[in-house]
This record gives sequence, C-alpha cells and structure tokens, in this order.
Amino acid sequence: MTTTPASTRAPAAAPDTAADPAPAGPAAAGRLPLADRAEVRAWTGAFVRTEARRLALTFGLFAAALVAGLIGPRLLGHLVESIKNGTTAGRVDVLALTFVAILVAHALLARAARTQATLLGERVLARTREGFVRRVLGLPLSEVEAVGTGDLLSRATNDADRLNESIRQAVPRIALAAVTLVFTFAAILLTSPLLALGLLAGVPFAALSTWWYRPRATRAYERLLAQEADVLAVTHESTRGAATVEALGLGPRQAGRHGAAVDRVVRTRQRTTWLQTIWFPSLDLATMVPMALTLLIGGLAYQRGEVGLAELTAVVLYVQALGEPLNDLLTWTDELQIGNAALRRILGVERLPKEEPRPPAVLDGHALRLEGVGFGYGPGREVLTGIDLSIAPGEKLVVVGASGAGKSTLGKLLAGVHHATRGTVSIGGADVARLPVDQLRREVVLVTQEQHVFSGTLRDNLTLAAREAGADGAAEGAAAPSGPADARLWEALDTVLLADWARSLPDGLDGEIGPGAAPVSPSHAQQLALARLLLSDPHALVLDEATALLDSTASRRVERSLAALIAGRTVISIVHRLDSVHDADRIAVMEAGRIVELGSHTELLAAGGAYAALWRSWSGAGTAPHGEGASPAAP
Ligand SMILES: Nc1ncnc2c1ncn2[C@@H]1O[C@H](COP(=O)(O)OP(=O)(O)OP(=O)(O)O)[C@@H](O)[C@H]1O
Repeated sequence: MTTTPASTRAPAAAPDTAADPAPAGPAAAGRLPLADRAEVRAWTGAFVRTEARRLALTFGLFAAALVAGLIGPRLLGHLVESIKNGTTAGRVDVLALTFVAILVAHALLARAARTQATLLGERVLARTREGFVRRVLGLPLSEVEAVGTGDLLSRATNDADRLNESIRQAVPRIALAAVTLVFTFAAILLTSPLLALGLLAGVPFAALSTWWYRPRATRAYERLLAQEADVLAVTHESTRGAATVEALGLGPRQAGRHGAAVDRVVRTRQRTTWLQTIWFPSLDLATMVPMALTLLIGGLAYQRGEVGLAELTAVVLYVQALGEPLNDLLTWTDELQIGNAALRRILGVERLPKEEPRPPAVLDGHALRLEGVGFGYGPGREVLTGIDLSIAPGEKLVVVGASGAGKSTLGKLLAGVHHATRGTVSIGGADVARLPVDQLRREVVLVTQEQHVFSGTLRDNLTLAAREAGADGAAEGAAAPSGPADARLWEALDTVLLADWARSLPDGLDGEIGPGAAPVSPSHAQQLALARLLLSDPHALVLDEATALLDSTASRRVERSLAALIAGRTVISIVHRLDSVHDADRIAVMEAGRIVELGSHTELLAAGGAYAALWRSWSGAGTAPHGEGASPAAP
C-alpha cells in the first residue's frame, strides 16, 4: 500500500548486518561531529517557538480543510438515507449543492494549508543553511583543514537537500496525515463507537513493528549519509587535485577509492531497503486487518439493526479515507528519519570550537618572532620542534629543506593558519593566535599554489580582500564603477601584468569571470591573487611555492608579478629550487622539524654544512634537489 518517496527507493536487497564497519573513506579519519538527540530537540523547540504563529496558521488551515473533508461523507450518508426513505427533489438538490460547496471549500483550504507549510519549510531551511554557512565560515581554518572539505560540502549540499525534502514534504504530509487520522477516527467514534473499536486492533501490531524498525533505520540512515559524504570527498579530492592525480598517475587509485566508497553506499542502501521490506508489509497488515474487521462488524451490526444505513455509509467512506493518510504517515515518517539524520549532521558543526571574537591589539612594529615553538597536527607527534626565529620588517628569508622537513607548517604558523602547540608566534610583540583575523591579514598573508577565483566580476575578485581588510579606496571602488578606486584596481592589475588580459574581457572590470563565465588560467588566477594582495597590502608575505604548479612560461610571468609585490615587504619564501636563494638576506635550512642552519648564502656556504651540500647538489645538477617550482627569494 505504500509508495516510497524517491530518496528511499532502492533495489530490493539481501539483509546486511547492522554492524557494518565504519567507512574507511577519506573523510572517515577527520569527520565532523554529529549533534545528539538533545541538540536536535533544542533546535526543534527553537523552531516551534520562533515559528509559533505560522505553525498555528498552517495547522489551523489543515484542520479546517480536514473538517470540511469530513463533512462530505456525513452529507453523502444523509443523501443516501434520504433517497432510501423517500424525499423531495428539492431536498436532494440542496444536499448535493452543499456537498459540492464543501468539496470546493476543502480543496481551497487544503491548497492554502500546503502553501503555508511549504513557505514555513523554506524559511526554516533558509535559516538553517545560512546558519550553517556562517558557522563554517567562522571556523578556525585549522578545523576546516582537519576535517577536509568532503564532509563539510556534503553537509552543506546533500544533507541540506535531505532536510529541505523533509521539511517541505515530510513535515506537512505527516502533520496532515496525523491530523486526518485523528479527525477521521474521531468522526468514526462519533458516528459509531462500536465500529471504531475494530480499528484499535491494529495499534499493537503497528507499535511493535515500528519499535523494531526505527532504531535500526536511524543507524542505517546515519551511516548512509556519512558514506555519501565519503563519495563526495573522493570526487572532490580527485577533481580539485586533477593536476596532481594526472601528474602522479593516481587515476586508477582514485577510481578504486571512489568505487569502494560507492560500494559502501550501495550496501547500506540494501540494508535500508531490506529493513523497509519487513516494516512496510507488517504495517500494511496492521492497518488492513483492523479495517476489514471494522467493515465486518459494520455489516453484521447493520443486519442486526444496531447501526443505520447513514452511519454505515459514512463509516465505510471514513474507513476508506483512512488508507491514504496511513500510507502517507508511514512513508513520510521514514523520509523524516533521513531528514533527522541530516539535521544531526548539519547541527554537528555547532560542536566544533568557535573562533572567539578577539579585540585588536596594539602592535609594536611588524617584526615576526617564533620563540620555543613546537607544533603537531595531532597529539603525540611534533612536526616542528624548538623553533626560535626573528624576522625583521622588510627582511627576505628563504626556507629550504627536504620534503616533510616542516617548511609549509612553519609558513602556516607564521601566517596564523595553525597555532603553535608550544611556544609563541608573534607579530609586533602580539601573539598571532590572539589577533583578530582582519588585523592578522593586514600583517601577514600566506600565498600558496592554489588560488581561488570567485564567481563574480573581475572587480569583485579584486576588491574582496581589500574590503575585508578595510582598504577604503578599493571598497569605494566596489560601489562606484569608475573614479580613483578604479585607477587603483588598474594599477594593481598593471603591476601583476594582468592589465592586458583584463582589457580583453568584454566588460573590463565588470566582466564576469570564473566558473561558467570567462575562463581564468591557473597563472592568471595566481596573478589575480597577487593583485588582490597588492590591494589588501599586508606587511609580510609567506610564499609557499606559489608557482610550483605552473608551467615554465606561466611561472616566469607570475614570478615577474611577484617581484613587484614583494618589494618593501617582509617575505618568507619556501622554495625547492635554489636558483635565486643567494639574493635572500638569510636562508633557514630545516631538517626534521628543526631549523638546523640560519644565515646568508655566503655564510652558510662557508660553514660547509647542510646548506652547502644542498647548494652543491643544486648547482652541480642544475636542477631542483626534489620537486619543481620556485619562488623568488628577493626582488
Ligand atoms: N594536515 C596535516 N595533517 C597531518 N600531518 C601533516 C599535515 N600536513 C603536513 N603534515 C606532516 O607534517 C610534516 C611536515 O610537513 P610539511 O608539509 O610542513 O613539510 P614540507 O617541508 O613543507 O614538505 P614539502 O616540501 O613536501 O611540502 C610531514 O611529516 C607531513 O606529513
């Protein structure tokens, strides 16, 4: 009797065990937490309080529609009995017209109720989505890095859609079905208490099978959503890192991981379908048997003269009318379970630590300083140990070392992306961990190989960071299409050698770029990022192999753009190629999480240590000791 909603339909399947092992997909290691039942209840309570008036209106309309719907059978019963007992054509006309009027009223009220329910659902969904995105944007960057984007993306898209479906469809349908059932049962009770008794026979069966089904289905749906997040994570990882996947020949490996993740989803789908193949038929039995019983009792009672034809007709129609709401109630309750699992995932981000508002600090200059710094990505293993380093304003420092030595981690600590687990990293005497993000970004910015082009105009892409950093000239530029601010934007584009490209866009600064609009090559994306930096004007830059993924022509173009950007700023360059390191003021050599040598090119060569060996190997071979890529050490 049940029609399963699209999202729960799946091929019939053999039973799977409830103890399906936790998915070992890419997101499994750093998965976001789930909200518990109390948090879901609190969210629901807040929703009911905030939307009390709309909820009351919606349920009021549903109730009015139902009452109108229930009057119909009563009228029809009267009509049948009147005709049987003999009545005037005039009375039949009046009854028939009233019947039609009631049907129309019922249809209009039901439509209004559904519209209200949909509006309510959309409002809640919009608020939940906004809250989610705001919360995620407010997460410390290290948290986002730790969990990976797959799980986050899946919660913001897949799970939000599931919740949307639940609120928009399941909640009103369940409410409508529940109210219909209560009213219909009350109508049967009022019409004939004897006939109503038969219906109660189904309650124990329904309660028992639901008691068996619910916890199993809840677990399975939670597992399903987490496994779907794993599929998304592998897909996202493969598309974002397409260049690396291709360069390292990781295609078959990624395809294998994707296949394994999809297999886990299919297995869990089979499990949920198997659970449904037990629950639905047992509920069918629990509803059909009492209905048949009621009709049997009705027939016998009519024969014995205990109920009249009007009551019997009305009860037959009422019992028939129970079928659809019962069907809806069961089917959409199952859908609601998925919505509940999705809500637990969406609300789970609330459990992550919040970025507390920090008051701006008064800085004493712009020197960067690391004192006794240690850092580990997880407990038990430090990847940086005992780092003491002072970088004077305007200094050009190059960081070199073998792969895995900790260079990028050091860069992230300097830029305040991660915070030291031991010791302190400070700028102008203020701990970077305590600086508000906008102040921190005016001091130091990390530039990596990956640069994002936002969907929007070239102007938006340029002024974003400037606005965030409070650079008023650029912010004005965002509002006004021309004027001095535009001159600043063009100047920045010119400095990073992008002005010709920008002029080639049909609408110049107002041209749409990014996905779906004018394509932006990786080197242009990198130059655009540099222009953004020029406009936001930080005191220090940490360049982590900013040109490593570009081909040699693009790399040279970006390096020329970089040269203009780094003039007059403190620059920490993390490099693999040593071709321009000798221009740096100092070079830091890292090994196994420590700075083992620090000094100028000449000093370190004279010392004859690790750097001298690296340099000999570099200048002898004329190629990078490992990997490709370069970042200029000095202008
Ligand atoms: N997000 C992370 N989670 C856990 N460990 C990490 C993470 N990032 C880096 N590591 C580990 O920290 C250590 C230092 O890595 P880091 O990337 O800082 O080295 P690196 O010198 O920059 O290497 P490369 O030159 O290859 O980029 C390595 O052992 C690495 O595996």
